[in-house]
Amino acid sequence: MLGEETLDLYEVEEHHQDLSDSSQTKKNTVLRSHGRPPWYSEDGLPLSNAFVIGIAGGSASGKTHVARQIVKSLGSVPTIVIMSQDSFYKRHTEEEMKLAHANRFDFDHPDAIDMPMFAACLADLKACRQTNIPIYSFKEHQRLDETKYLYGAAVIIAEGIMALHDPSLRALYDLKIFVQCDSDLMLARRISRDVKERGRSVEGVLEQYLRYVKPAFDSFVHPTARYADIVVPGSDNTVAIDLISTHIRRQMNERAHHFRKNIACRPIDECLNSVNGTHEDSNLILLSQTPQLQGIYTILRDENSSRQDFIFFVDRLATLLIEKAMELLPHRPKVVTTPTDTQCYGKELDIKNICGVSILRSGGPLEKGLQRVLSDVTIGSLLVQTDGKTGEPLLLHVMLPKCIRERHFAVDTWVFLLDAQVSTGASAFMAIRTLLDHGVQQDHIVFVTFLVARTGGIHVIKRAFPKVKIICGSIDPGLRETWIELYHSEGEGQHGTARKVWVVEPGMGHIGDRYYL
Ligand SMILES: Nc1ncnc2c1ncn2[C@@H]1O[C@H](COP(=O)(O)OP(=O)(O)O)[C@@H](O)[C@H]1O
Ligand SMILES: Nc1ccn([C@@H]2O[C@H](COP(=O)(O)O)[C@@H](O)[C@H]2O)c(=O)n1
Repeated sequence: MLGEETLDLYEVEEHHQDLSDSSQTKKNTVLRSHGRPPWYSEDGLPLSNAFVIGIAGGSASGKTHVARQIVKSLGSVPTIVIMSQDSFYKRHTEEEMKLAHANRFDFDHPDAIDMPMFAACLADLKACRQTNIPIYSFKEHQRLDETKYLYGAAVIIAEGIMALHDPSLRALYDLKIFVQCDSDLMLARRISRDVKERGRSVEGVLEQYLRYVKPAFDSFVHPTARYADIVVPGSDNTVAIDLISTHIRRQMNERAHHFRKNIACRPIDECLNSVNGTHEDSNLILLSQTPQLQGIYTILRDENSSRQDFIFFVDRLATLLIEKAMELLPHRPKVVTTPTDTQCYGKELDIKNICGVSILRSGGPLEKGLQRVLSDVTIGSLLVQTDGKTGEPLLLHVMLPKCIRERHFAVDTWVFLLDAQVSTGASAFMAIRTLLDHGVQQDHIVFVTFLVARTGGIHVIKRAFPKVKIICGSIDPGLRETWIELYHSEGEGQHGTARKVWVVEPGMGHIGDRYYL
C-alpha cells in the first residue's frame, strides 16, 4: 500500500495557485476566490473544460505580471492556476549543468523545453483531470525530484517565452495573448530580476542575453505574436488587462451551469423503488434492520441523548457500516499454518491500494470506524460548501491521499468515501466526480453514510454513477428545506444571518455538530 503523505492543494481562502515561482524565490500573491462550482452535468459527465489562456512574450516582458494582474482583476472568479513553462525545462546532464553555470547553454531554443509534457499536463488540467507538474530551479539549473500536484482549476493561465510556439499548445488555448515589450526594458528588467532572484551576475546575464536570449527572441519568440488574439503592452497595460478580464468573466458566466436547479427538476419516480428502505439493491446497500441497529438509531435520533452517548454510538455505527463496506472488497484464497501445525485455507484482501476520503466536516465521524477496521489507512478530505448566493455546491479544499493524486495509482485504488448523510446529494455528487477525475474507477468507490433521504439526491447519484456502491444504515422518508439562523460576533454584540438548509426527517440533526461541538 502507498504512503501516508497527503497534500493540501487549496487554502480554503486562497484558491489562486501560483506556479510561476519555480525558482522558489518570489512570494506567492495572496488572492481569494470562491472555489469551484459544478463542472459536470446532472448525468455526472464533465460539462465544461477549464478556460485556458496562453501568454507568450520575451523574457522579462511582463508575462507573469500580466497573468497576476488578470487574476487580481478577476477577483471572485473560481479557482485559477498560473502554470509557467519555466517549470518544464528538460532535466539536464551534469555536462549541461556545467555549461549552464558558464552561460554556455541555450535555454532559449524551443528544444530546451519539454513541450509534449507541458501540453500533456495542460490538457489534463483543462479536461478537469489532476496533473503533477515538474519543479525547476533556476539557481541549480535543474529540474528537482519533487513535483507539484494540481487539480480543480476553472481558469488556467499558461505563460512562457514559447507558450505560443507549438501548435499542440495553441490548440489548447481559449485566448492567446502576446506581451510586446521594448527590448531595452526587457534587458533592464531581466538584469534586475536575475541578479535578485535567480542568483546571477550582471556580466553573466549580459553574456547569456547577447549569445542566446536576443537571437532566440528574434527567431522563435517574436514571430509567434502573429498567433495572438490580443497583443498587450509590456508596461502601462491596465486597460488591456481590464478588457481581458471582462472577456474571461463573460466566458465564465456563459459556462455557468445550474446544477442544483437541474437535479431538482429530475423525475425521481423510477428510482424510488430502489430507495424505498425495504430492500437492498446492488448499489444501495442498507444494513440489516435488526433490533440492535434500530436501538442504536433510536439513541442517535434522540435530541436528549448525551453527547458522550452520541459519540459512542456514532463510532459503533461507523464500525458496523465500514465492516459492511469491507464485504465489497475482493479477497483471494490464502493458506496459513495454525499453532496446532494444521494448514488452514482462508482469505486475504486482494487489492493494491485502499484509502478513505471524508467530505468535511460531517464525514469526520465515520473516520474512526474506518481506522478501527483498517488501522493503517490513509484518509484524505474534500471540503464542499454551498454558495450563499447561487445555492450551488463549491469545491473549496482538496486534500487527497498520494494513492489518488497520481493517476497510475488511482486506477488501482479503492476509496471509501465518507459523509454523514445524503440529502440533496450535491456534495456527494461533487466528491464522486472529483474521484473519477483522478482516475479512480467507479466500481472502486464505496460511499459510506449513516442516513440517506429517500426523496433526496440519492436517485441522481445512482443514475449518474451506477457502479458506485452506497452503504447506509437508514433510509429516512423526509427532506425539507428550511431557514436556519447563524450567529457570529463581530464588533459589538452578536449578528445573525439566515441560511437555507436541507433537513433530513426524522434524521439525527446536524451529525457533525453533535459529534464535534
Ligand atoms: N507592467 C509592468 N509595470 C511595471 N513593472 C513590470 C510590469 N511588467 C513586469 N514588470 C516587472 O518586470 C520584471 C519582469 O516581469 P515578469 O512578469 O516576471 O516577466 P516575464 O514573466 O515575462 O519573464 C518583474 O520585476 C516585474 O515586476
Ligand atoms: N536554467 C535556466 C533556464 C532558463 N533561463 C532563462 O529563463 C528565461 C525564461 O524565463 P522568463 O521567466 O524570463 O520567461 C529564458 O530566456 C532563459 O534564458 C535561465 O536563465 N536559466
